[in-house]
This record gives sequence, C-alpha cells and structure tokens, in this order.
Amino acid sequence: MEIEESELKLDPGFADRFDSEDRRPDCQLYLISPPAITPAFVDTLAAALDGGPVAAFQLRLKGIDDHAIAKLAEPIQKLCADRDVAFIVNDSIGLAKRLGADGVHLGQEDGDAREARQILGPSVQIGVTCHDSRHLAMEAGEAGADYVAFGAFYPTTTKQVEHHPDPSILSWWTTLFELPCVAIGGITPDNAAPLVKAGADFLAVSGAVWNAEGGPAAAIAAFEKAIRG
Ligand SMILES: Cc1ncc(COP(=O)(O)OP(=O)(O)O)c(N)n1
Ligand SMILES: Cc1ncsc1CCOP(=O)(O)O
Ligand SMILES: [Mg+2]
Repeated sequence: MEIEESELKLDPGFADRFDSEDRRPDCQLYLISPPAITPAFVDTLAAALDGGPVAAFQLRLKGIDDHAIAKLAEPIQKLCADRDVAFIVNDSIGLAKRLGADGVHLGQEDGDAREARQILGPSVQIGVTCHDSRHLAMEAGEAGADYVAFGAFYPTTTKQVEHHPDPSILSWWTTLFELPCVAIGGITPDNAAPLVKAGADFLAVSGAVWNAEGGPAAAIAAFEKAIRG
C-alpha cells in the first residue's frame, strides 16, 4: 500500500529528543562497531568515547553467531551504560531482547518493526534501514520505528551497498516528520557538512572512526567539530 506524504507527526521516539518548544535538536554521532572485534575492543571503545559526545553505539558484528556476540557484548554494554551511550544491537530482535539492549537496528531483511515492538516493548528504540526510499521510511514510521536510516551517502568499504540517496532526502524527511533520521555510509569529518546541513539527526559512522590515522578519539573529536560547524 502506498503511504501518502502527510503532515502526520510521528512519535519522536529516539531518546525523546524534542523539547517543549518543538525545536529539532542538533545532530549527534551514532557510532557503529567494526564488523569484527576481539574482547579487547571494549578498551578501544572506552578510549574512543573520551574523544567527544556519542549518542548511541551499535554492535554490528558479522560472521559470528548470537551466542558469541552476546559474550563480546557484555562489557561493551556495561561501558555504554556507564557513559550514557545508548547500546543498540544490529540485525537481531532476539539478541536485543536477550541482552536487554536499549535498541535494535533492523535492515529490510532483518524482521518487522511491529513485531520488534511487540517483543521488545515501548521503551526499546527500533531503527529501520530505508536506503534511498521515502516510501520505506514512511512505512517504517507507520510501523512504529523510532528512527529511519538513509544511505549510503558516500562510497564505503564497510558494506556492499546498492543505494545512494541524495542529501535532499534528509531535508525532505525533516520538513515533514519529527521522527529522527540517521545518515549512514562513508561519512567522514570532511564530508559530513552537507548531511548536517540537510538536517540529519544522527550521523552513523564506522570506518572513519576505527580506521582513522590519528586514532578513534581524534576522529570523534573531528566529527564533533564538523557537526558544530
Ligand atoms: C544506523 C544504521 N543504518 C543502516 C544500517 C544497515 O542495516 P542493514 O541494511 O541491515 O545492513 P547491515 O548493517 O546489517 O549489514 C545499520 N546497520 N545501521
Ligand atoms: C552498515 C551500513 N549500511 C549502509 S552503509 C553502511 C556502512 C557504514 O560504515 P562506514 O561509516 O564505514 O561507511
Ligand atoms: Mg542488518
């Protein structure tokens, strides 16, 4: 079913970010893990978080089973709680439930936002990949997602991608809807400005932090500078 662009005000969800005057909050950083980590990664993450503010951390591990992810997750989830960073699990509603995560990120093949809400309850944040599609984003909003994610905006080696939206999808979204939008894909401190200007509520970044020449903390500090202009 086609969903109409409407003035529908969707529940702002993700971290209840709107204040009483309905101002859209400033853009924030949403950090995504490398696709493979060792148990020592928790120390790398702790040092990275010293670099500047991070709103959310997504554990995105590929090629290992949920049991192994759960084992690696435990100290990371504790660190995130200590640092007031939302801990988001990628791909798996079941794992998010098992860990008591703050949120789950679902791709188009990872499960249904409505089902996730039923299983995880009202306070768990649910994000949905919407590629370059306004329709998918409106569908996700209707299904009760707490944020929609558009991308990949720039070339990336972290994931094979087929969709490359224009930043204008972010300004379209934020003009019509309160529900937060996330920009993802190849974002660096040097190319972030057009996405911030277009209204991205969050920049989701992985490679530009973990592979940064000057180290993750310096990269996070550089993102903070880019976001603040
Ligand atoms: C914030 C955010 N946006 C998009 C994605 C991509 O999700 P998906 O399409 O399911 O691809 P994988 O990350 O699972 O490879 C994401 N993880 N996070
Ligand atoms: C998971 C994902 N989904 C679309 S692009 C992407 C990769 C994000 O990582 P990077 O910031 O290294 O491009
Ligand atoms: Mg996925």
